[in-house]
Amino acid sequence: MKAVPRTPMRVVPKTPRMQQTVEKQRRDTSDKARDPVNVFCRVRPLQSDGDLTSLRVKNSTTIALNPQDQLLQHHKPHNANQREIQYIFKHVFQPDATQQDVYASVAQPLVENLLKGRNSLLFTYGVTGSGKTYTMTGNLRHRGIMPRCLDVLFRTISDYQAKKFVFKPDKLNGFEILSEEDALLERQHEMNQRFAGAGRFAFRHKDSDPEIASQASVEPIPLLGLDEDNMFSVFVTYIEIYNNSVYDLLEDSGIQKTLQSKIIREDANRHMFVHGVTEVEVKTVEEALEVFQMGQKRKRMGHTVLNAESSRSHSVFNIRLVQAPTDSQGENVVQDRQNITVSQLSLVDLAGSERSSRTKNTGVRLREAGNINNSLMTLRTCLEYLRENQLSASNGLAPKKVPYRDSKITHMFKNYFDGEGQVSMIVCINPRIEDYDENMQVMKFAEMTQEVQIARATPMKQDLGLTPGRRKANKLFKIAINNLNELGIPEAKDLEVDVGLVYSLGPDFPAYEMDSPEAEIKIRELMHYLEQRIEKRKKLRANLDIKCDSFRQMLMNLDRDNLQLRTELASLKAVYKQERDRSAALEKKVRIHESSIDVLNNTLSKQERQIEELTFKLNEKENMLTQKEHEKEKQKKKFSSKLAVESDKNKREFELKLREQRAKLQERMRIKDEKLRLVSNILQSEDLPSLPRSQSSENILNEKDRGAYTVRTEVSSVPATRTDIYATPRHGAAAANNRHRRSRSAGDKWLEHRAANPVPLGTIMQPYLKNRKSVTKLTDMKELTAHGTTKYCLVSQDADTDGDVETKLYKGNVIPTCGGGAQVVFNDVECLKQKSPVHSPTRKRPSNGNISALGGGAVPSTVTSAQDVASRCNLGIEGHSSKKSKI
Ligand SMILES: Nc1ncnc2c1ncn2[C@@H]1O[C@H](COP(=O)(O)OP(=O)(O)OP(=O)(O)O)[C@@H](O)[C@H]1O
Repeated sequence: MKAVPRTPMRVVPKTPRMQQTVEKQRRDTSDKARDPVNVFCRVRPLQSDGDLTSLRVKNSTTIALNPQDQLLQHHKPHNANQREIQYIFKHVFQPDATQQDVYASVAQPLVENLLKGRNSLLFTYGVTGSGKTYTMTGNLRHRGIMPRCLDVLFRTISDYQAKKFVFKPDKLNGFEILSEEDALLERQHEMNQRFAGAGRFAFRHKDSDPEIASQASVEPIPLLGLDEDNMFSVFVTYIEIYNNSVYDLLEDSGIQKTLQSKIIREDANRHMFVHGVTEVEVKTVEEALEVFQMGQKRKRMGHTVLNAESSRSHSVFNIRLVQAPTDSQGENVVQDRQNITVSQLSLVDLAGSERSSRTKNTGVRLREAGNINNSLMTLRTCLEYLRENQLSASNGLAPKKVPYRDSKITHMFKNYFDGEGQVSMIVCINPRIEDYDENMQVMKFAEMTQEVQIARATPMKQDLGLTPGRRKANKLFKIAINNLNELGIPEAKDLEVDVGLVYSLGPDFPAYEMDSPEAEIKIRELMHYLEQRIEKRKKLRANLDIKCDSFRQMLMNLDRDNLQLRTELASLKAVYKQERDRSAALEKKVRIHESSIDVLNNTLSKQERQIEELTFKLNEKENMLTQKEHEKEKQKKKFSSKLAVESDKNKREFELKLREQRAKLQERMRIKDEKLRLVSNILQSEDLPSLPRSQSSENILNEKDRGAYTVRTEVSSVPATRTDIYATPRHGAAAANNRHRRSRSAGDKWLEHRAANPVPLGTIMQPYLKNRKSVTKLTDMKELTAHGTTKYCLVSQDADTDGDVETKLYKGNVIPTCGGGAQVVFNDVECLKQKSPVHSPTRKRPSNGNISALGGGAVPSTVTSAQDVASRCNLGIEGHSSKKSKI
């Protein structure tokens, strides 16, 4: 056989996580118990009695292959064992073995696995015409493995099937559970489609197809070991692998069209599946076979389009059993997809393995043969590698990578070899001598396959803690209800399922079978209890009716009251509405007022803030003002003290200057007197004619010698009321100065207030007070106001130790007061000083006419004659216009 190059495979680098998963899976599977692939051999009968054979069945497990076997048997029996090759199988089916024999030995354990939730793979392998399809499918009279599996399966689960569409494929190789309502809707939809003729699988009655009817006619025995508390559904898929492409034979793509190839994917449980494959739920074996026949038709049509032969492809018919536990009443499936168990039985009819050289294939046929051989070679390689890996694992060697992906058929069943399940193979042998070489190859492959170990499937775990036998109890209960209904008790239909009542029937429940006499007895007991329950229910219902009547009456009363209350409520509602409107209006007003209050408050707060600011500023200003006042006071005090100091200073300076001036004047006067004395001496010595001037000088000297008084009068007065003072020598003529008139107002009446003993001055110069009255003592204030007195003059005299007398005249206006009294406002002071003639130094006036004024007052500036000088020497008048003091 010519080796066909393998299809190049894309190597995908494994991520660490993938590597870990693979490792874990390998560890998991390596830890599990393993079973070898069960390899059976079926030898088909020879087509004719004249055919030569190269094969001999030695016993139920061994066959011997020898190309000249028949010849040797006839001619050289003694050398028969020398060239004979023996092959041992799990079981060898003789040519006369029936289909039932094959099914019972090979397939029935796989169906049992299916019911227990385990996956199984069965494939037939052999050369073309060796009976693979006959074994797997069979014909009208001789049903093959597939219809028998379906038959047994449906017969076993017939009473435990879920309603259609309770389980629904999720398109990812899993299933979901629909609620009863959704499932009902789906059923109705399907029924509508069936009536409309649009349904893809509008199953007919089994009698309508004689072929199917004949296949389903035999009644097999149901299997045991089923979990009776589960609900079951069966789904089938039918796939063909042709030229290494996967086609869905149940796809609704129109049989005239070319079938679309599908891809193989891995689901969440690392099981391989054909993505988007059509899964058809079947409820009977007839439906399943009908689906199969439709797939077969599509296969034939497809092959016509493709110009292919049916035997040139691999056919895979999958039976998928979905089961899930029922609820506590055994009525419905528990709505949790986690509890779903899906098991699969894959029945694979491989294409015939043959050498192209022998069949003389060309063109399309050659390509077909190449692909077939390629896929079968890959299958062989995979199994070889698996065997080697399993052997090397025990020796601690690294495993080889198994090339599952090199072929669709190996890729599809990868999880069987890598994962867990049970794998069985039937090697079909055509014993004719022409097939010797191919049979040899098949035998070698079979021998090698037997050495491959497959991990045993783990038992199904679906223990939800619910009571076992609940579905049986449910069923018993329903039987009892049906019986009662048939006995003419229609109330039984209204009874709800109560499995607790069934459990209470006896401790041996649910050990007995449904059809057993014990079950019959229990059903009768159950009927009895249910009758009692119905009777009791009738009584209770009658009681309930009475109570209902009274309750109805009460309701009517309540309704009446209610009506009344409603009316009241309506009126109250109207009032309420009005009040609510009013309240809303008031609230609106309140809101408006509140907003205006807010505005006012804001304004007020602003104003207050302004007031505070202004108050603060005012305080600041006041503080500043106070400070300035203080400073001003301080300045004032400072200025006053400075002024006082300055005035004192000025006064002292003035007095100092005055004394200096006086000293200077006296010095001058002394010098002048000296000069005058010299002049006088000169005049006396030279006998000059008498000049009035000399007389005057003499008089002056005489006067001086006599020690006449020199009167110096200082006048301090207010300029407006200046009084003329006249000072004359005691023996000289009195001189009057009109400038010094005492009073300009001839109408004033003076009150002169003088001392009781005045110092006698001996001068004629007296104060001039016209119209005066003199008093020494002012006893009564009436004296001031009486006689129309308008002026007042207080005269005081002081004499110092040198004998100088100072006379002061204090003058003022008399002003009557409103209380009848009088007040004096002093406005003038005159001061008269008279030097003592004893102690006062003699004053001599200069004789020349350049006599300057003494003091700051206005004095005559020029003396033209000696007489004037002499006379003036005796009289000095000095006036001061500056104010000396004020009382
Ligand atoms: N055990 C058997 N008993 C009686 N008839 C058999 C048996 N095996 C095969 N045949 C008959 O042999 C013929 C060829 O068988 P079948 O089509 O099953 O071969 P095959 O291996 O499927 O061929 P291919 O590989 O071409 O599909 C059929 O007519 C079938 O009835």
